[in-house]
Amino acid sequence: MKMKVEQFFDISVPLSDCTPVWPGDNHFHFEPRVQIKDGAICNSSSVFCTVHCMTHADAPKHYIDDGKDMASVDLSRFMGNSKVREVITEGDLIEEVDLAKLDIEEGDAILLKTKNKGLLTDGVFHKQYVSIGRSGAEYLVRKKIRCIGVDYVGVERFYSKDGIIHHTLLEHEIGIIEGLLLDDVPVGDYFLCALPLKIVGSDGSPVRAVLMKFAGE
Ligand SMILES: Nc1ccccc1C(=O)C[C@H](N)C(=O)O
Repeated sequence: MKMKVEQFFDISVPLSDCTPVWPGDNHFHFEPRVQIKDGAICNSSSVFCTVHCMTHADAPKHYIDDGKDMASVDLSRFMGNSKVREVITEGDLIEEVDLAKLDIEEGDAILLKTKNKGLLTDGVFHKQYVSIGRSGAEYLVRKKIRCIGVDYVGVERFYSKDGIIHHTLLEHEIGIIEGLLLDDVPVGDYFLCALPLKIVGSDGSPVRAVLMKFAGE
């Protein structure tokens, strides 16, 4: 099978020591170790960071102690056909009434563009952002989607005390991808690839998320 990529979007936020992270988490730190300028035959660097830095996936283990870790998640949740859709909310929560206006079907990977536009790239962590509300999460479970992607680093509001949105989604093993840079991506259908690293025991992983459209689609 020959597939020609006609459109390609890198929807990942750059990672550097300046990248904002969830308050209390470890910052991203990149450290060149072995270096050619010091006489070594190559450059080799290390990174240290929260697994929830910027564009990343959540494993069930993020909120469910005996849930699947990143090495065991079903990868089909993080790649394949996906729908980029815009959702206009009055407040900061995406509820069932908002999602019911979209063409959401069983097995979908839904990536939501919201009022969060611009928040991922201005260099600060925002505690106020648009995220999924309780009826919204329950609707997505009823619809049996396979993945939800959001355009800020929280699928759930910052001030949540019970993690109910994560629990609702992760108990049904719905893939969660957060921090998707959708600002310049037109609403449409795309092939998504946002694979997490196979980190044993991990509750999350940074992903390199891309969207593609193939010729003839
Ligand atoms: N790192 C954390 C530490 C404490 C509490 C939450 C987080 C989160 O990562 C929440 C998140 N970004 C999420 O919505 O999945």
